[in-house]
Amino acid sequence: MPADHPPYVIDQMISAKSIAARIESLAREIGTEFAGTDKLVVVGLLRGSFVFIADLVRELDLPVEVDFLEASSYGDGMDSSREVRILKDLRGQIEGRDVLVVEDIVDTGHTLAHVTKFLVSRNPARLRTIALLDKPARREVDFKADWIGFEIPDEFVVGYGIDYGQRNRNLPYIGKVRFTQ
Ligand SMILES: O=P(O)(O)OC[C@H]1O[C@H](OP(=O)(O)OP(=O)(O)O)[C@H](O)[C@@H]1O
Ligand SMILES: Nc1nc2[nH]cnc2c(=O)[nH]1
Repeated sequence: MPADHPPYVIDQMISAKSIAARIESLAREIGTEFAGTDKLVVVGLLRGSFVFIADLVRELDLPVEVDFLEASSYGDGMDSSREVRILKDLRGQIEGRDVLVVEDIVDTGHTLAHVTKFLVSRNPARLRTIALLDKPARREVDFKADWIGFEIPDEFVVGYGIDYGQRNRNLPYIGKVRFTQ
């Protein structure tokens, strides 16, 4: 059941067209990094990355496997609990494999810092991270993704997989939440 929220509107921040263009360019860079590998596992962090990973893997001209991990720290609100929990583990093994972790947004950094540590302990051959959005002004732990789609200011954003109270994940663009009362 969605939580109760004060009334708000969503102002578009990044269009679907800009996202698609940026993903094309990121996919080229990732293709160069992983050229020649036949053991790449692309790991999407549920739930927020499900749209991004779907578009990204379709731009990758590489043999890839896709797996998912669910980590959660925000619940239905607007602030991180800072306590990252792994709610669903990978289906496959990553020892000795190349791994690309796909995230929707880096904010405090707790989620990706925790998840990369968790995955590195399984001894992948190489682990890289990509996030569509980065809010460096909000960082609380030292974490830098290998690729970032867009750096954004400290605004609460939704759309393209990202929710507010589990809604708005289906918007094709990134928008910022503006409360009207
Ligand atoms: O850098 P951080 O401050 O840790 O924040 C980033 C994380 O917060 C959101 O996840 P959320 O816990 O809301 O789960 P969801 O992906 O299922 O929406 C988002 O999808 C990132 O995973
Ligand atoms: N929905 C949403 N979740 C987040 N988690 C971390 N930052 C954000 C954000 O701006 N919007």
